[in-house]
Amino acid sequence: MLNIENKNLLEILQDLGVEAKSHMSSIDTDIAQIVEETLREDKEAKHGDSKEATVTAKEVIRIDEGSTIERVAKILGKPVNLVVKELITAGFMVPASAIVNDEIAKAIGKAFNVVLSIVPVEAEVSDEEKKEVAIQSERKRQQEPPKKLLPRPPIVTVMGHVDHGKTTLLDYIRKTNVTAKEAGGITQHIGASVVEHNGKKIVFLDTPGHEAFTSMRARGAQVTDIVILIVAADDGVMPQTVEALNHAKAANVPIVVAINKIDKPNAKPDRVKQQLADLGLIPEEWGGDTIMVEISAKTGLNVDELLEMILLVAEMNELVADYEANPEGVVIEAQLDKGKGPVATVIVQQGTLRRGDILLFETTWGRVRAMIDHLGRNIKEVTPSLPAELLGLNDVPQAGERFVRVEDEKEARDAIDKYLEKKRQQEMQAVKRASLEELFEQMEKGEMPTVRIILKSDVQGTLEAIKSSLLRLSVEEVGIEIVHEGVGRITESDVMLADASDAIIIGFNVRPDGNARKLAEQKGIQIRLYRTIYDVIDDVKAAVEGMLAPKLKEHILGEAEVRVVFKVPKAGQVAGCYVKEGTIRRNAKARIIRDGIVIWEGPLSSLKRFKDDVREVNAGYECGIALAGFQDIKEGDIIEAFEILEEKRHLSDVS
Ligand SMILES: Nc1nc2c(ncn2[C@@H]2O[C@H](COP(=O)(O)OP(=O)(O)OP(=O)(O)O)[C@@H](O)[C@H]2O)c(=O)[nH]1
Repeated sequence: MLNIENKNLLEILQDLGVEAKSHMSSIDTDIAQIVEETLREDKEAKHGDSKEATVTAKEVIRIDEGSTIERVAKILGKPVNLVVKELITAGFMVPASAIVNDEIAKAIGKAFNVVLSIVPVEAEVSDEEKKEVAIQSERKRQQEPPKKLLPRPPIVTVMGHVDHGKTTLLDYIRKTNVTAKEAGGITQHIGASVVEHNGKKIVFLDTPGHEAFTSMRARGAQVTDIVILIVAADDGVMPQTVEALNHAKAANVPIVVAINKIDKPNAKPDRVKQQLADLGLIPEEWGGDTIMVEISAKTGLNVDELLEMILLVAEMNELVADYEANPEGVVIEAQLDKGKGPVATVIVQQGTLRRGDILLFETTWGRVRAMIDHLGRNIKEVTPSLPAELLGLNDVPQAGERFVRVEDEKEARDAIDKYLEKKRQQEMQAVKRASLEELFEQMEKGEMPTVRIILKSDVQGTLEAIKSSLLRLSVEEVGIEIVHEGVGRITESDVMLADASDAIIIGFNVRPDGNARKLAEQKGIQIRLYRTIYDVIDDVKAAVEGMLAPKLKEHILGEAEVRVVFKVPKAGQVAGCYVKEGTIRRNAKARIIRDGIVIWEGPLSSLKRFKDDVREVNAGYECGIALAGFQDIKEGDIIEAFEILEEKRHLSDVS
C-alpha cells in the first residue's frame, strides 16, 4: 500500500521503485505520465473525490514495441492462455502471437494490476536502467513460489517431401511401440498418438506435413516440440523437404533428420547429408549440431535409435510443465459427430485436465462430459503433452484454438457472449467491405464471372479437401472464390455474407439452423447440402461450365446453285436457284462462293417458292433467294446456307 497524499510525482515514482533522475529520458516521462494517470484513475475509482486516497502501487513493466502477447505473458510470469483468456473476457479476440498495442497493453495491465509501458525499440535504454529492470525482475522471481515443473513428453511432427515415408514411419512407430498393457488396445484416430520408448512417452501428431503444422501456427498455437524431417535416401532433398525445413526453422523448433529408405540399393545417405549441409543442417559427424539417423521405416532399421534421439533432444530442451497449474491447451482437431455432438481432440499444455472441468475455448465453451484417449479408453484425467478427445462442448472449435479451465459456467458464457457480439460487429463490417472489394475486383478483372462459395463442413480435414478440389475447378474465364469457410452448422451470418457477396452456400454433412434457413428463403440465397464430396464437385463443375461462354460451331444447312439472276424493282437482285444439297432456310445465314472462294457472308432477306414466301426449301427444288446487302450475285455462284450453333463447353475443353 502506498499513501500518495502530500507526495509529489517524483516521490511517488521513487516509492514505486522507478528511479527519477534529473536527466529523465522521454520514456521515463511517459512512464511517469502513465503512473500518474493510473494512480489518478484508481484513486477516483476507489474514493471518488476523497482526498484521503490510499491506493495499491502498480508495478511498471517495460515491454519492447512489437512484443507479442506470448512474450508479455512470459515477462509477467503468467500462463499465456490466462492472458489470452483475460483479453477474451475484455472483448479482445486476439491470438497469443498478436503484437501488443496500447489498447491491449491497457487491458492486460488492468487484468494483472500492473502498468505496461511500451518502449519504442529504437529508444536507448541506459545500462543503469537495464540493470534496474533486471534487479526488479530477479526480485519478483524470488518472491514467486517455485512452480512444480516436471518433465513432460515431447510432441513430435513428422515432415518431409511426398512419398519420403512419413506415414510408413508413423505406422511403424505406432505398431511397435505400444506398452505391454496397451498392446491389446486398438489405436484410434484422435489426431495424435502416444508411444512409449524405454519407459518414456512420445506424442506424435497424426497429421504429418508442414501444412497442418503451419496452419496451427498461423492461429498462434505451437504445439510441436520437435520436428522429424524425413528425407528419402534414394530421392534426396526435394522441394517440400526445403519447404518443411523452412517452416520448422521459422517456428524455431529443433529438427531431427531421418534419412529414410536406407534399405534400398540406390540409397545415397551421404548425398542427402551434403544436400542438407548446403541448407545449413550440418550433421554431427561432420562437426555440426544436427542429429541425423539413417533409418528404414519399412524394415524398422534404426527407428529405435531415432526415438532415442528424440528423447535426447527433448531432454536437452528441458521440456517441462506445471502439472498442478490451471489446465490449458490447444485444439488439434475438431468435428461434429452425429451421435456425440461436437468432439475436439486437444493437447494439454499445462495442468491436469479432469472430467467435469469447464473449459473456455476461443469460440465456444463446455463442460467436459467424457474424455477418450488414443486407445479409445474412457479416461478421467489428462496430464501435459497428452492428447484426449473431449465430449461435452457446445460447439465445434477450430483447430489451433486454445482453451483454459474456468471456475464456473457463467464466466465461460459471459466471455463467449462478449466474443460473439464482437465477432458479429466485425462480420457486419466485413460484409460491407466484401461488397466494395468485390466491385473493385470485378472491375480489375474485367468482369470475369466468378462462382462464389461459402463452404461449411463437419470436419476441418474434409473442408480442406473440398476446398482444394473446388479451387482446382477454376479456369481462366471463370473463377471460383471461397468467400468464407468453416466447420459447423450454417448460420445466419453465413447467409448474410452469401447475400452480400453473391455467393452460394455449400454445406457438407452440416445443416443450416432455423434462422439461417428462414433468412436464406427471404433473401433467395441458395443453400446446397451434400453428403459426398463427388456430388459437391460435380455440382460446382456444372455451375462453372454453365458460366463458360459457349463454344460457337458452324453447321452447314445446304447448298444452292445460282441458275439465273433477276433485278426486281425495290427488292433488288433475286437469284433463281436450284437447291443441290440439304436445305436452305429463310432465317439462316448465307455465304456466296465463287470459284471456290467465299466472297460474301450475310443474312438472307427473302426466300420464295414461285411467288410465296417460304421458311425452307429442300434439295431438288428451285427457289428465289435475295440477300440482304449484296447486289452482285452472278450465275454459277454457290449460295451456302449455314447456322451458328452454341455448344455447351465442358471444363475438359478448357483446362
Ligand atoms: N524401401 C523402402 N520403402 C519405403 C520406406 N519408407 C516408405 N517406403 C515406401 O515409400 C512409399 C511412400 O511412403 P509413405 O509413407 O506413403 O510416404 P509419405 O511421405 O507418407 O507420403 P505422402 O503421405 O503421400 O506425403 C510407400 O510405398 C512406402 O512403402 C523405406 O524405409 N524403405
